[in-house]
This record gives sequence, C-alpha cells and structure tokens, in this order.
Amino acid sequence: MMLSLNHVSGGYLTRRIIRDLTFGIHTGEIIGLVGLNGAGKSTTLRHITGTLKPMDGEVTINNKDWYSQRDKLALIPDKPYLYPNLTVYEHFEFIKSIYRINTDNYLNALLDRYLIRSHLNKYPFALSKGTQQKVSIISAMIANPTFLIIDEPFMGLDPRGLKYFTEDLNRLKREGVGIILSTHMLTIAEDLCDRIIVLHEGNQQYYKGRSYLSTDDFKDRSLEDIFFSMIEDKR
Ligand SMILES: Nc1ncnc2c1ncn2[C@@H]1O[C@H](COP(=O)(O)OP(=O)(O)OP(=O)(O)O)[C@@H](O)[C@H]1O
Repeated sequence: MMLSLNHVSGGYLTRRIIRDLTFGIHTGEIIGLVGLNGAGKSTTLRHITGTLKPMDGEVTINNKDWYSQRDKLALIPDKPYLYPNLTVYEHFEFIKSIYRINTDNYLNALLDRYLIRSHLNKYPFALSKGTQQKVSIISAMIANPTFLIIDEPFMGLDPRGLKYFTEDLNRLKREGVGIILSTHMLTIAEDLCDRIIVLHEGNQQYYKGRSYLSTDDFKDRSLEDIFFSMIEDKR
C-alpha cells in the first residue's frame, strides 16, 4: 500500500508554502522530512492528514482519494492536542470507541512502557509536556494506523522515552506501518529513516543512507553535511 503526494502545492489561503511535492510513503518504511524553521514541514504533513487541501495536485492512498481512506492515518502532532475535559484514561477509551478497536493488551503494554499508568486519572493540564506527548504517541499507536504521520516527536521526550519511542518506530516499520516524520534531529533521522526529504524554499531533495539518489556529489557524506550544503548554497 502506498500513500502518494502527486505534484502537491499548498499553503494557507492564497499563500503558497509548498510547491510541487511528489513522493510516496510505502508501508514498512520510514521517511524523514527535514528543513529549516518555516521550510514547510508541518504544512506538508497537514496536507497529508487532510487538515489542509492542496491548491494543486492530490494526496492519494493506494490510488484512492484521501477522504475515503482517512481511517488508515494517525497523527502525532508537534504540540500534543489532548481533550482538556478528559482524563488520560478517558482519552484512551475515547480513541478506542471512535476507532472501534479493542486493543487492551497493546494499550496495557504501552502504558507500562511509557510509564503512564500512574497518570491515568489526571487531566491534561496536570501532565508535564513530555507526558502529554507520550499520551499522544500511545493514542496514535492504539489506533493501529496503516500510515503514521509524526511532527517533530523527539523534543519533549526524556532519554528513556526517546529510546522506547525510536524502538517502537522500528517495530511499527517491521509490522508494515508506513511512517513519515518531520524532525530537526538529523542524527536520529539518519539512523531511523530509509529515505529523507530535505525541504528548502519549496524544493525537495532526496537523501538515502549515505548515498544520494541522483548524483555522486553526496556519496559518503553525512546528512548534516549535505543538509548544510543544500541550504547554504542557496543563500
Ligand atoms: N496557520 C497558518 N496560517 C498562515 N501561515 C502559516 C500557518 N502555519 C504556518 N504558516 C506559515 O507557513 C510557513 C511554513 O510553516 P511550517 O510550520 O510548515 O514550517 P516548518 O518547516 O514545520 O517549521 P518549524 O521547523 O519551525 O516547525 C511559515 O512561513 C509559516 O509562517
């Protein structure tokens, strides 16, 4: 199964932020999206999750229109969006009811893994930022998505949470989930991602492992090195 962006341009009202993006996310792979502040990473992800409609082009899942396939997507946003009037426990119950899923074993395992059990009866305002982030991560995982869309997930996590989260992303990939994640953490992206898209001033460039897909110029150079050469060249 594949989620595809076909010549997608878009932005806000009349302001075009991303231009002519064309790439696919296969199930069982992790794609990284990197770029400077304001490059359009979150805007790209908002087009994938349907929060924004493309001005041109289209987003499809397995060649079907996005809308009919939207239950295959889950989002971990950069700022956790938790319902203020629900406790953590009620939050998970709500997710289970709207996705009509019974994932209690999985949920229980994740509660222990992310140390959330002692927070189950708390409301979001009483949680630390990182704990809110973990609730958001678990909510997306128990929805059993085919494609997981993640916006800068690493910032608020403690080292333990970060370790388990990166392990979980690799596990989900092995289980056949397609993942796209935006991040500023280049070294994590390089370790985790099968392919990386560098967004810069509306352009997309690909980087895979240590070999650049279309030219020899980038062979054997780190993502950080390539990233800086891409953005500094264009100043
Ligand atoms: N809701 C919005 N309304 C209008 N313009 C917006 C909105 N959100 C973002 N923008 C603009 O779109 C451009 C791209 O922003 P976006 O948040 O996609 O960048 P980003 O690559 O995710 O940045 P960061 O690394 O800082 O998170 C910026 O110029 C920003 O000002």
